[in-house]
Amino acid sequence: MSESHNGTAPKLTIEVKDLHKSFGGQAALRGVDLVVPEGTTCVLMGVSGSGKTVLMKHIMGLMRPDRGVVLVDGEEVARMNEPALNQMRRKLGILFQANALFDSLNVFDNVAFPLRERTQTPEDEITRMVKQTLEKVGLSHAATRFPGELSGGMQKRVGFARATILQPKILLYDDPTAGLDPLTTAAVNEIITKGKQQLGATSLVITPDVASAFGTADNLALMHEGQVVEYGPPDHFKQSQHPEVKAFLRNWLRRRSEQRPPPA
Ligand SMILES: Nc1ncnc2c1ncn2[C@@H]1O[C@H](COP(=O)(O)OP(=O)(O)OP(=O)(O)O)[C@@H](O)[C@H]1O
Repeated sequence: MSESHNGTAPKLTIEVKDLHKSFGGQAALRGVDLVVPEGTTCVLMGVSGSGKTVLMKHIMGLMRPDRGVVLVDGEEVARMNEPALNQMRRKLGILFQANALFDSLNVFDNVAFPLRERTQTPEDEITRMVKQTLEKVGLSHAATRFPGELSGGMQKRVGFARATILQPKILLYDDPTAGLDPLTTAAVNEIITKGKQQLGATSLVITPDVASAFGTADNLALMHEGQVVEYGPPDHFKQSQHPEVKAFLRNWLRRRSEQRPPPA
């Protein structure tokens, strides 16, 4: 493990302190505070437009804050130059809504891509690593298939294999279960939990799927109008008296009962 700039042991945490960001005078983040401790999974929830993706983009170094700091692994993201940013991003496994698999590459080559692109790993070692990773996600049999020939859930698993082949210590997921059926959603949630167990990764997950959130999170954070208004483990959250949490959960329960088919 390397040492961070201040000489202390690196902390594989994500820390966000008083983060502000506006676009054309419109505040998107209004003083976000959030800590995702090492090896834990935090699920970020909140209605559309509450600032979840903007926060995630600051963590990835894709946006610069107007005020406040984001520390990844103890280092301030906004102070990193391009090489440092690239190095920081190697610690991140990023799994977004669209899997962004390469349609023209088979499963094996998709998963091998980060190793070939970012490392000098010899081909025989790449073969060993990809085979091992595909085995972990239950896709050994699909190595020669192309993304177009896979189900949505299998594509997600390939995306996960590719995002984790460099053994990232921090995993970022943006809406990983979007558009998936309940069975595949359960498989993706298992993948998220596995990411924590197999890699010991620190994970931040954005999802509108509250049931998944309660199943996978060590801590939940609710964003409302550019701030984290509640944070804590699922039990704390369920019992929260915060008006925004109560409204959010009430809404979710209402939508869920509307979506259920009427009894026969
Ligand atoms: N690049 C940008 N330029 C201008 N405004 C932006 C930009 N990115 C985000 N915003 C605004 O910032 C606010 C927060 O957006 P953000 O995408 O973080 O919401 P969100 O909580 O992720 O929503 P959703 O759940 O719909 O993805 C919104 O009002 C959005 O219009």
